[in-house]
Amino acid sequence: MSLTNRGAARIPATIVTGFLGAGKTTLVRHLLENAGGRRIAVIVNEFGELGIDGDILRNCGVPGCRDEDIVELANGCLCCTVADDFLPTIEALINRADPPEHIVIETSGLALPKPLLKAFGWPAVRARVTVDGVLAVVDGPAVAAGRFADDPEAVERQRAEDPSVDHDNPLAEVYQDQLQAADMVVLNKADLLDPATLARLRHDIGGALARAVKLVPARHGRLDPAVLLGLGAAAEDDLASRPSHHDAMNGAHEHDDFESFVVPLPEVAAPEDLVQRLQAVCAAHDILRVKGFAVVSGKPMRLAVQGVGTRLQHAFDRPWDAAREGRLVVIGQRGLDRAAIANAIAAPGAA
Ligand SMILES: Nc1nc2c(ncn2[C@@H]2O[C@H](COP(=O)(O)OP(=O)(O)OP(=O)(O)O)[C@@H](O)[C@H]2O)c(=O)[nH]1
Repeated sequence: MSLTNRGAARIPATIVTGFLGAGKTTLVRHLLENAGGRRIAVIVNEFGELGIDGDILRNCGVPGCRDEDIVELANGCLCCTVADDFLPTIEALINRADPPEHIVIETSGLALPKPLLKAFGWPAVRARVTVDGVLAVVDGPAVAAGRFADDPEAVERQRAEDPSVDHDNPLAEVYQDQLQAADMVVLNKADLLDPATLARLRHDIGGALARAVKLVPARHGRLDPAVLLGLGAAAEDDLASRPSHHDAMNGAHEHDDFESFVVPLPEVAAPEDLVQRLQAVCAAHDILRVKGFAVVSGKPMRLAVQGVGTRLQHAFDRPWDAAREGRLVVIGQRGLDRAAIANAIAAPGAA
């Protein structure tokens, strides 16, 4: 069989990476809504222990998008659970009687893409699937605010003690690994950037990439599937040009720098009460990400709440299907004061 034929027989897979809250789920949802009849299966991985993203995607309401096409790998980070979780999952997908025409893998915001890319070299997967492209979704305003930047003086200080140190900011390392793995960078949340900042980010991010890859600005991940899919990158054959800070460690990375926990959400009289309280808590505790569902008195619908930094969004998304039990996943750098956060969320005024 010629290489071309073998390539044609393989199912294309798109990896969607990007830091916590960059807009990966929003982009994947838009992709599903505009799939134009193409059967897309999604594997979605989350760092927190509640499967919020899978739930959001499963309720996308797109005709033809079936629940079984959304496969959730919650409570972990794909890069660290590749052999145990990812390989069996993708094998099960491709061995279905009606395999998908395209597979989209949304990694957790803290996952390094390279160990996942390596898994596509495993013979059982390689024979059937090719990585069509790695999309890195970037939170434009967060980059502009210096969220992923190092403090050069702090790096120098740390290097004096340990010459192998190259970052003082754990966010920077994850962010850069994700960018360097990309075949396309989606500069998202462009609606929150003025033209000058957008131009600066394009220049800075483009200049920092090891390879020439396309950089596309987006609002709410609204990009035509024709732009995102069909890149034909065969990324599994091209690992060497995707440098990772963890190459020397053979891809190993602990998530010691970050933590996640779940807090109960009390029933609230109005969404605004909860949002104000969460905003105060997120500001006071340097929380990176919150997401979950809340009970609002007298409302049969659950309130989906999510925030990136102190920017919060909420919407009634669908009726509760099980117990009306509000819960929120909180993610941040290690060292969060869990008790204070839980108390402040439970009792107004305690942040
Ligand atoms: N203003 C604005 N908000 C956006 C945009 N894209 C996504 N958001 C919002 O940002 C928040 C995070 O979006 P998600 O799509 O859940 O981000 P994610 O990368 O999947 O998040 P994790 O899975 O937790 O890493 C949500 O409140 C989105 O509505 C955008 O382009 N502009």
